[in-house]
Order: sequence, then C-alpha cells, then structure tokens
Amino acid sequence: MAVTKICCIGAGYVGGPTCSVIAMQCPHIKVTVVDISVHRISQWNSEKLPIYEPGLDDIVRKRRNVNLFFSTNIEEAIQEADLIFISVNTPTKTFGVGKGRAADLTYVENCARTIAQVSTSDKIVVEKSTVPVRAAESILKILSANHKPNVKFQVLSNPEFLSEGVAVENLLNADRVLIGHEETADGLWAFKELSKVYLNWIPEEKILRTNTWSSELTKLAANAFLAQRISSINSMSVICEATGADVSEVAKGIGLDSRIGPKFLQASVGFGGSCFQKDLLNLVYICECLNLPQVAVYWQQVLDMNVYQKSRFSNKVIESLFNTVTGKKITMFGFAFKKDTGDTRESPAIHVAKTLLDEGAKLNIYDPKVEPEQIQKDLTHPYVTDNPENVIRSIEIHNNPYTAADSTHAIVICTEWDEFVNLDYEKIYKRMIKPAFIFDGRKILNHEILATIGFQVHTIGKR
Ligand SMILES: NC(=O)C1=CN([C@@H]2O[C@H](COP(=O)(O)OP(=O)(O)OC[C@H]3O[C@@H](n4cnc5c(N)ncnc54)[C@H](O)[C@@H]3O)[C@@H](O)[C@H]2O)C=CC1
Ligand SMILES: O=C(O)[C@H]1O[C@H](OP(=O)(O)OP(=O)(O)OC[C@H]2O[C@@H](n3ccc(=O)[nH]c3=O)[C@H](O)[C@@H]2O)[C@H](O)[C@@H](O)[C@@H]1O
Repeated sequence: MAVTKICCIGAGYVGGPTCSVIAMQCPHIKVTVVDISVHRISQWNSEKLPIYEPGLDDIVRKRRNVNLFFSTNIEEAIQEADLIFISVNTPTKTFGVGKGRAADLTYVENCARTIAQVSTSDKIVVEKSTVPVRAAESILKILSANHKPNVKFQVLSNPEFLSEGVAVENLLNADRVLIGHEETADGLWAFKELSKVYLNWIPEEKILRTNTWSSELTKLAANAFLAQRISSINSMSVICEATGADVSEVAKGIGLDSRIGPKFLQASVGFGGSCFQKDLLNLVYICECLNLPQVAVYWQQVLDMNVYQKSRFSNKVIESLFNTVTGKKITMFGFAFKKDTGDTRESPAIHVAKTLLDEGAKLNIYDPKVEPEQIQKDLTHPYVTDNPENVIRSIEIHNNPYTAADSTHAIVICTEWDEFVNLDYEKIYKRMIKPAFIFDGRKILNHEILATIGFQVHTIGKR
C-alpha cells in the first residue's frame, strides 16, 4: 500500500500548517483536515485563516481544493484515509485526578473511538499530539476493542517539533522527523509508509526511527530541555541584576562554547506558549506517578523559575513607578507569547497585565497580530479577574503603537515584535507623561539611545 489519502483530525496550530506543507510537498496525496469546530473549518476555507504563520497563506491558497481540504465531515475523511494524524489539543487537566498537571487525553481518546467506529479498512493511526509516555498503548486498546471485523490498525508516534511563527520553515527544513513504532514487522511496515510521505522533501538521514515510548518521551524531553535553558538564563539574569553583570554578555560568553551553543539563551520576561508549561507539568506528573520524586522536583523548578521571572518583572514595573501604579496609564507593547504569531496562550503579557490591573493601573495595549476580542477574553478570564467589567473599563486596545503610548507613564515591552525596534521613540517620548519609563522585557531596544532621549530604561539581567 502507498499512502494516497491522509486525514488529519484537529485543524489547529499543528494540524493546519503540517497538513498544508504535506499537501504542498506531496501533490499526489489527498490531504483532508477535519475538526469538530465548524467555525475553525470555515475560517480555514476563507480568505482570513484562523492562525497567522508567515508563508502559510500562500501555501493554502495554492493547494486548497486541489489536494488540501478542510472539512467537518470527520467520518468520511477517516473512512477514505489510509493514514490518520491525531492532532488534537492535549491540555492540562482542570479537574479530577492529576488536576492542574496531567495531560487531558479526552480529545485524543474521542478520536480513537471515532476512528474505530467508522473505519471499514486498515489504517495507520499517527499520534501527532503531544502525549504522556505510553499513550499509544491506550489508543491501540481503544481501537482494538471497538473496531469492525477484519479492520487492522497500527499506531505510530510522530511528535511535532515546530515552533509558532516559524512553523512553515520548521516543517520544510525539519531538524529531524521522529517516528516511533511498535517493535513488530507490522510496526516497521507502518513506519516505512509514513516515512515515504516525509521522504518527498525530508532527507532520509533526518528521519529518526525509535520505539514508540522513546518517541513519546523525546517530545516531552525536548520541550523540557528548551524550557530549562530559558529558566537557566533567566536565573542568571537575577544574579546579573544583583551584581552588575550583563546577562547578554554572559549568554554570549557561554553560547560560544560549542557544547552549549547560542540558541535559546535569550533572557526574557519568561516563557509562554501553549506547550512548555503544559508539557513540563505533564512530565512532572509522570515522574510522580512513577514514584520518582527527586526527578519531579528537578523539572518542577524550571516552571517555578518561570513564575518567579514573570513576577519579578511585573513587580519591577510597580516599584520603579514609585511603588504605585494605581490610576496610572501604562502602555503594553505586545500581547502574543512571542513575535510572528497571534497566539496568546500562556503569554507572559497576561501575567504582567494581571499584576498591573490588580494594582489599579489603566492599560493601553497594542499588538500587531492579536485580535482585540482575544485580549479582552484573556484579561476577563476568571483566572485573571473576578471583576470583568472593571477590566473592560481599565483597558484600551489600540491599533497603532503611537496612540497607545500617548499620555502614558510607561511602556512595557512584552513581545519581541520587530516593529517595536524601529519606532520613533523621540516622538513617543514627547507625547508621554514625564518621567517616561520603558521596561524592555524582551531586551530588543537600544537602551543607550533611549536613555539619551530621556527615558528611564529598565530591562532584564542588567542594572
Ligand atoms: N502549538 C504548537 O506550536 C505545537 C503543539 N503541539 C501539540 O499538538 C497538539 C495540538 O496543538 P494545537 O494545534 O496547538 O492545538 P489547537 O487547540 O490549536 O487545535 C486542536 C484542534 O483539535 C480540535 N479537536 C479537538 N477534539 C477533536 C475531535 N474529537 N475531532 C475533531 N477535532 C477535534 C479542536 O477543535 C481544535 O481546533 C497538542 O498536543 C500540542 O501539545 C506540538 C508541537 C507544537
Ligand atoms: O511543543 C510545542 O508546542 C513547541 O514548543 C516550542 O515552540 P513555541 O512554544 O511555539 O515557541 P518557542 O520559540 O519555543 O518560544 C516559547 C517561549 O519561550 C520564549 N523564549 C524563547 C527562547 C529564548 O531564548 N527565550 C525566551 O524567553 C519565547 O518568547 C516564548 O514565550 C518549541 O520550541 C517547539 O519545538 C515545540 O514544538
């Protein structure tokens, strides 16, 4: 069998870009991306895609309704597919055993049940979502217990390593494609079938074959190591502020050691995004379930350091503004969790905004890609406030950085958007209340020039 029809369940940040790239690189394969959300599918079928990723619009425009389809007809897409990606969300559980830590596998399980119920031919089922180690075992059990006679399934683990904002580039030039399979002849066959899809553009030496459990754990380990680097450099930023060392110089100095390398050493207001926290919590929970408390505590510390960093930065804003921000107007530049995305999930900006709003500040918020409704939704969430009406009264969402900064006491940079680097800060300074402050939570601006203009400049990891 050669794979000619792929179904991807879950049209999110992973399913959408991944399948668009597969459709582009494999014109001989029909790729159908399905979702339970009618709204999301209609957005994928419209001119304004539900997610912003550089390069994605172009691919979708070229392949949509040629060999790339977005549909809510989940059953039909499953039935006709040879290979099915499960690419649904695996959020942190919000109730029951493991609440606040374990991964909620409800959505993955629902997919497995639907696949088992509607499949009338053999399928390769590919776990693309990030899952706890041995999740494939549960998927296979559900598939085996519910299938029609003479229908066989193989479950592969093929975690996704793309980063938002550079998803298309990551997918086209992946560092590696990891495929874990059952250690049987059928498992090896399934691995080869999925590999053939990737071999249309990924060099063979970049396709890494492991057993299923190694593949599942590798995904959690990769995110844990990446998050750990950020927490490590952020911990150094605290020492820098206390001693007069400069964290950028320290990062450069250690990054030149080829064993350490320069990437992911940017000290910041803290890491955000939908996955680092969720996957670390999941890893910690797995360690606890395996009765490995020392290992659990080790990885928990990476998360604790991140909370500390976000709080430290928010508190610095308040302390510098003479220990009170009540009634003061503060501009927030950036609301997304990183540049080049409109995604705000676990964005450090939410933490900063919450702290400032709790202290009675008024916020002018500008982000080039985040929709105003999303900002309102994030800041009126019960986790952020028990008084949503007050929040709505206290925030103004701007579509222009200059008006956002008008007559405010301070600018707080929460996202490293390139456009913030080249703004006319002299013009901005003139229109702000004096003394005018800038808190550069991303270390992107030229602090010497800002100080010359007259700004009181504060940043991370430097006095
Ligand atoms: N966002 C990212 O950059 C990355 C995410 N991941 C992992 O990939 C998985 C998906 O993440 P995202 O794409 O960000 O999530 P997302 O929340 O953007 O998309 C998931 C989609 O699945 C749909 N869905 C849920 N249950 C369904 C069902 N039974 N049938 C059909 N559709 C269903 C939801 O409606 C939603 O549109 C997660 O496990 C995540 O940890 C992995 C690498 C990168
Ligand atoms: O599993 C996932 O969801 C993905 O999580 C991260 O990707 P992503 O969250 O999209 O973005 P990153 O570039 O990793 O940034 C995460 C956060 O760390 C921050 N960061 C990153 C790098 C750095 O040096 N310093 C720093 O503060 C970013 O600003 C952002 O808030 C991983 O990089 C991907 O490999 C992985 O596939």
